Amino acid sequence: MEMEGWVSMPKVELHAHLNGSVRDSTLLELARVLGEKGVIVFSDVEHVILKNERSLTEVFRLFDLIHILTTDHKIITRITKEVIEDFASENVVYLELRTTPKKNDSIGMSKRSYLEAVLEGIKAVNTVDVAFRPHNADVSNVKRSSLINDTCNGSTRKKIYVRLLLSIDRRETTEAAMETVKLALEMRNLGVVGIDLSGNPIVGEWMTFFPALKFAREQGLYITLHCGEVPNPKEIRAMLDLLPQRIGHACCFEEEEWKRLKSLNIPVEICLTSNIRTNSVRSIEVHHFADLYNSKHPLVICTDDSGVFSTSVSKEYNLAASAFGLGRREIFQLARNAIEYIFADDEVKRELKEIFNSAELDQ
Ligand SMILES: CNc1ncnc2c1ncn2[C@@H]1O[C@H](COP(=O)(O)O)[C@@H](O)[C@H]1O
Ligand SMILES: [Zn+2]
Repeated sequence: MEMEGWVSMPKVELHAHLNGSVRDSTLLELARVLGEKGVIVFSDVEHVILKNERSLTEVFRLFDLIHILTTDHKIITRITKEVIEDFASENVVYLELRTTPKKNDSIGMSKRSYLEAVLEGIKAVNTVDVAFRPHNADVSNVKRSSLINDTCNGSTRKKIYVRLLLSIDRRETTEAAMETVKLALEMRNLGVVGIDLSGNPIVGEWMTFFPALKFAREQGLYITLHCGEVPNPKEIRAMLDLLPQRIGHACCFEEEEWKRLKSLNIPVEICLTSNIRTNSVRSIEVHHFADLYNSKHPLVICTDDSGVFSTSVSKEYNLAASAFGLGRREIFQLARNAIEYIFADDEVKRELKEIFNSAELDQ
């Protein structure tokens, strides 16, 4: 099937890191500005941004660079808005965006102010929209919920639900992780629904993050964990014991962990391109998607870092279809199944099902 077919299909995106999803053109623009200010050497940075093949270590070096480029409240607001618009433009109807709240004393940024800048970006999608909307009469409807964004893309109006997950970086201390969880609890009514654990998988110890994750779980926040991106059977077992509502990756699982994952029926966020690029999986032919799919294990196709890995949700669906021989009907079913694994209430799930049902009639 042509790429356009995957673009027009409604989709649910549950694993997307904000700073990993920034457009190359925006990164280059930001790098140019910092280059002119003498903060960085543009040509060095340009080369790093445009490079395509990256090891896991290089990916995390790139994130450090991206974070230098995006360290500013206004820029955080801008990239949030752009990332949501990009997902909406390819018919993502429900997006769980995740980001690591950051503190930077030198520019007066706290984890809270960072998050406020992100929330500003989510709201900005609405504002642009209202200005472009052909029928202003509908505005009150749009404003009904600040968590539903309509974006205008040419003549078509696209609705996208946006929810936020706060990431704990594996470089953080127990206290820093706890601060993030407390912020998530305070910002619950603003669209923050859960906690993610991410960052370089070879850095940090499970016991450092465990107290904060356990607290989050007890407080009723949803939990998703980057799990088994590198081999670490002990950590994988401890993670599964926490009973997270979802996990990401699940690449380096051995027999025993597989059995446990399957018996617990924990949905897996699958990021094909990311796994291949970082070498967490040797090649697409041996990717565990096939095993999970064939055993009807709950899974959802996601991008991880559409900017860093030059991918998109539609490209990931296309890749799954071609690599595993799935047709449009099977992929549509897969996309619709993901509704069950979102971190939202039954009302949202019902509305999403309606969107998928009417899209199915259009096929
Ligand atoms: C490739 N696989 C991955 N494995 C683990 N963590 C990853 C990741 N990709 C991204 N991140 C996490 O997301 C951050 C960037 O977005 P935010 O600054 O939070 O918006 C990275 O610094 C890393 O902590
Ligand atoms: Zn990830």
